[in-house]
Amino acid sequence: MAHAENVDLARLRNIGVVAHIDAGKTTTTEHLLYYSGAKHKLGGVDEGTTETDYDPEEQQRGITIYSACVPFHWAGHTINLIDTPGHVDFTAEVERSLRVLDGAIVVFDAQKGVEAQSETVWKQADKYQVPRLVFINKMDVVGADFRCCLESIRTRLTPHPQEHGQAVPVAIPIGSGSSADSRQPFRGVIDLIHQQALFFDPADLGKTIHTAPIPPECAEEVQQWREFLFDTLTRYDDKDLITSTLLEGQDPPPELTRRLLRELCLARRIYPVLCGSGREHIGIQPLLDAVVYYLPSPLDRPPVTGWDPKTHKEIRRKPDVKEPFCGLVFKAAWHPSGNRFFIRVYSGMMKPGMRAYNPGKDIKENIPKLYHVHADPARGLEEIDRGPAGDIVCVIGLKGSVTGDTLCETAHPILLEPITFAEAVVSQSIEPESSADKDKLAFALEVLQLEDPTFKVRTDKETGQTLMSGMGTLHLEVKKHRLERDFRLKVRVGKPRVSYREMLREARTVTARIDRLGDKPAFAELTVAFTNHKSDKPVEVTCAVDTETQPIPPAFLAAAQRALSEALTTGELGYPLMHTQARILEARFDPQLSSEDAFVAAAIRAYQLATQDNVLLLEPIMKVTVTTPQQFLGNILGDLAARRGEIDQQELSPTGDRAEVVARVPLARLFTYANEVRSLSQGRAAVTIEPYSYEPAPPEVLRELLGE
Ligand SMILES: Nc1nc2c(ncn2[C@@H]2O[C@H](COP(=O)(O)OP(=O)(O)OP(=O)(O)O)[C@@H](O)[C@H]2O)c(=O)[nH]1
Repeated sequence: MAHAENVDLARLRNIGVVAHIDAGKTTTTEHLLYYSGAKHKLGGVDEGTTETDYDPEEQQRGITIYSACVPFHWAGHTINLIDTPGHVDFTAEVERSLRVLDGAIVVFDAQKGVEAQSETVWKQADKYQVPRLVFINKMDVVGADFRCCLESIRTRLTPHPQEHGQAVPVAIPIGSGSSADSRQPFRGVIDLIHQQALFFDPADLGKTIHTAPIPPECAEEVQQWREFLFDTLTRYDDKDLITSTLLEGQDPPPELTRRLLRELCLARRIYPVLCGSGREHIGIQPLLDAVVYYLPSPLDRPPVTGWDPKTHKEIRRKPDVKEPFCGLVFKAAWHPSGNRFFIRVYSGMMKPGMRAYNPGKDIKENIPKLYHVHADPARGLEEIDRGPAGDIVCVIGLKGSVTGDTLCETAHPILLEPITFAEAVVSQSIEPESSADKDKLAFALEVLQLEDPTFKVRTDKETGQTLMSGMGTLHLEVKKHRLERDFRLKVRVGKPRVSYREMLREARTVTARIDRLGDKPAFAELTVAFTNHKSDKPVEVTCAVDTETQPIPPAFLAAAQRALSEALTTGELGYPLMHTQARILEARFDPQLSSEDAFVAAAIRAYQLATQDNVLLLEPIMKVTVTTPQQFLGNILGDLAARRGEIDQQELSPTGDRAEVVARVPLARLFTYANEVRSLSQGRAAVTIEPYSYEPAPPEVLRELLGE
């Protein structure tokens, strides 16, 4: 068993690697693991032998579907690395990783610069205030351009440095492109702080680094970038770590430069930029050093905030083992020998044998053992004897907790902000080929829902069909394959359809009173305010009744809240409501006649009163980004207009030969879009589609749905 007595939180880094699909996250991750010694053999995405892409489906598709947490060591530090997918259909994986990470590496393709999903993940990282390193990968490809890539980061991600921070290189490339197309191919990097060139020996896959003086042809460029680096740093050097030294015309000591950079990176004023090539094994060790130098330890992060489940007062917990324990379940994974739950510990200490309280569900969970997990199942679980604040641990077999739930000490309850996930936009009917497999399919769908909060299963009220819904057609296809592969189920699926939503037309406050249940007297009374809100959470059910001052059994209110949540996800027209908040303002009970059932009935009645003739149908609108050679632009624009698309942005590349169009288009008009873009552009345009918003559907959509 691994002992964690001497865990030095300052030497822990919980980091993730995020990017647009295919920018090279998995390749970069593989190199991080290889150089740190966590892996003895370098895996390749193209051969399907990587550590983090262990799922056969991922290996087949060469994409990362399930984020995996892999611990490794570098320069006396422990790094918990979470690999996350770039494909927008797996956005839940990115969202939940960013919620529990302390720092991130954002990988960019040196030739393509900022792409649609790099923008999305950058914004997600902004939302969780995650300090970041920028890694400009693929410096070896034809057309790789370090300056252009940085410029696209500046214009698209950080247009106002005061507000957004600034990407500032600490390492620059020596050459760019491959030897076939360039007289100065990419062959190494220059460390701007130590002013030396680093070359990575191809004979041992880049493990051995040779240092050398700066090549004369790079001297001028190094000078320019150093000026940029120090100009930016001195602007924020309140403690005069380096400014006086620079004014005296001397080079500041590297340790002080790094210290200042670290402070500014933690404050998200600066995003240190490095570069390299995963494929050519160049530039990865400096990236590892930068993780240690610049990214935060759990101690550098602000205290986590939550609220008291009874008094609703705000509570803050520091990342300190002396504080009471609290943690967040951020991932659940099915396993034949017991489901695995990954928990980010925010304060206090988890210990084997403890009982943890889940205040959201008002249940207790047994924690018999704690583990660290390696991504590759063959390497298995490593039992640990404690999980201190800051760590990420795995527990097997939680009974009632799911992703997004808080666990804490019973005596010190706290509810942390749950993780919010984007709404599922596509649904498909699913049934077993053989009716004998009905129960087996129900079980398997239950498991898939446990693992993936953006995958939902429900029964269509009218047809009785089982409908699965998710973030896109690829998302649902992957689930179907998992049913076939892991559960040996043969299933039939229907055509993909749009997942509509409902919303209240106007706010209503209602009072619902129950006097009878069947033919028996009963009592429950609830006053509930139903309002529209624009937060990320689709529906929010809260309670303003303070059970410490008002003697009403909390179980009654909890039952009413659960019933309200359930009703809100069923909807009036058969689609879940969104942007809706239900707040229980008042509750009255009778010691003899009240029961949980009576409060459930009152909650359902309140919901009916609030939604009667008061709902709007919403349809999902997608953000479509098309990059096309200029000559096909007319075709693309005409076609988007025919799909009810609204063009938000239209830009030509600096060379004028390519154009990028960003439009908002109803999902209902997009099911075959990727194929059609191919035929409109002779296969030369690229398209990404990601959820943008839900908007009121035009009347004809509603008429069609109601079969009028
Ligand atoms: N030329 C070149 N190719 C690279 C480099 N890094 C990765 N690739 C290739 O780019 C493709 C995508 O790499 P991945 O590492 O799977 O990218 P990813 O970002 O993890 O992709 P997803 O997991 O699907 O989001 C693969 O074919 C890699 O071999 C690089 O530095 N240079």
